[in-house]
Amino acid sequence: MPEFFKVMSVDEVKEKIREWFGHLKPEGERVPIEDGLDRVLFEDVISPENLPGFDRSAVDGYALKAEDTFGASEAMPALLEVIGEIGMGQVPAMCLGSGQAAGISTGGMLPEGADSVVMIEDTDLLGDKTLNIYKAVSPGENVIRRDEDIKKGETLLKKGHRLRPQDIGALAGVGITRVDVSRRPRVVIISTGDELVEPAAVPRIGQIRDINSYTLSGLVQQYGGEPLRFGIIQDTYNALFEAVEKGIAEGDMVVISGGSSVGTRDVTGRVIGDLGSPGVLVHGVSVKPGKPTIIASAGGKPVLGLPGHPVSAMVIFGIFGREIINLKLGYRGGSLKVKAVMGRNIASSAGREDYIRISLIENHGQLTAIPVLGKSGLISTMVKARGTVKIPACKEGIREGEPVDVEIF
Ligand SMILES: Nc1nc2c(c(=O)[nH]1)N[C@H]1C(S)=C(S)[C@@H](COP(=O)(O)OP(=O)(O)OC[C@H]3O[C@@H](n4cnc5c(N)ncnc54)[C@H](O)[C@@H]3O)O[C@H]1N2
Ligand code: MOO
Repeated sequence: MPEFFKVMSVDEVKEKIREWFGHLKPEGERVPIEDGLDRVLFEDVISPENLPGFDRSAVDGYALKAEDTFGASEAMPALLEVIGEIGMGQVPAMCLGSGQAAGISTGGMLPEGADSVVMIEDTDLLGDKTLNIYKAVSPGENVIRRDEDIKKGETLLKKGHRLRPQDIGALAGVGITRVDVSRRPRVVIISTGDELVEPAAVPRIGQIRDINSYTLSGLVQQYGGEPLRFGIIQDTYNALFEAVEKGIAEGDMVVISGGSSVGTRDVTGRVIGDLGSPGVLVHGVSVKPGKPTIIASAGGKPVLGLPGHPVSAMVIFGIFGREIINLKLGYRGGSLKVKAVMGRNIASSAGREDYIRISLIENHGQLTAIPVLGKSGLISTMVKARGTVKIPACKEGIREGEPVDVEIF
């Protein structure tokens, strides 16, 4: 007789995950900024400096006092005296008085007395000292103020933010070369199934190559964790128990693919149940694909039993595995979604959340979501898909033409 298990909704499980694993707090580690891409900040970053730190020209031209150009036009140019040229990376030697200008390049430091820059194309130099200006500038025009980019003391980046290339550039800009990020959660990945062989092997008839170790490993990296692939573990109680026990000791979380349903050979549930209290917390979620999902806690560490079908394993890890990784990272951001219009009617059963694989077609700026049909055992459907659309448990499908949010992968 299959054991009884209460099927929970996706939202219930997510809420429970935050309750059960709320003790998984981020741990900080300091890394050079060049290794910071996609890492999650452990602390707020306060800028120690102004950027650029001095008033700087945004154009090639002449630094001057704006008031000296008031009323200047093509017909009535203002006439100024050029008193010198400012070298790049140099503090200007001169101090501008009324009626004076100094040559400046884009990025050059404004001299004392100047408050604006006129562009070179709006001027004419007569001889080497007399400057005709054909266009008035206002105070501050074509100038990047000393703290216009970043202010000293401002919160440049917030704790829980995932670093992008521009963030790393900003850190470099204010002289921060090392940054405190959350340690990557170590996620142990175990594939079970006597039918599985390594990708390099030639499967005999009846065998298949291990796909899930690789898809899951990729997802762990994408979500900011560090995968520890334990490979294929024999489908026996003892082999699996030993592997999971080792995984719990070495990782922050253990993921087991396969053997989660209630078939007679499915030892995953038993092993997880025997690994320590509180044991199995969820066995069965009202979601498609992925109903036979197991979530357990062994000594406070999450153990996730994923359905063996490759699509189910990916979708479920994307929902619950990601949630747990985010907790350990302290990551506050969400996943990337785009708006599209459903290209076809698609049915689903009420009372169950459905994740529909979707390909996207763009036509005149409008995205249309086309369901990629196929069983959850077919990895090729994920290869063809650009994302998933969620059909909530309260709906019985989505009609052609309805707006949808596509979660991109
Ligand atoms: N009588 C019923 N049978 C099944 C039901 C059901 O409700 N009643 N549910 C089906 C659904 S839905 C799923 S999902 C699977 C879940 O099965 P398990 O989690 O126990 O996984 P396995 O039986 O081990 O594997 C399922 C399938 O996936 C293949 N697999 C497993 N691991 C890998 C891997 N690492 N790489 C590639 N493919 C893998 C495995 O060979 C099986 O074909 O149960 C259904 N059955
Ligand atoms: O639940 Mo299974 O994961 O639908 O394919």
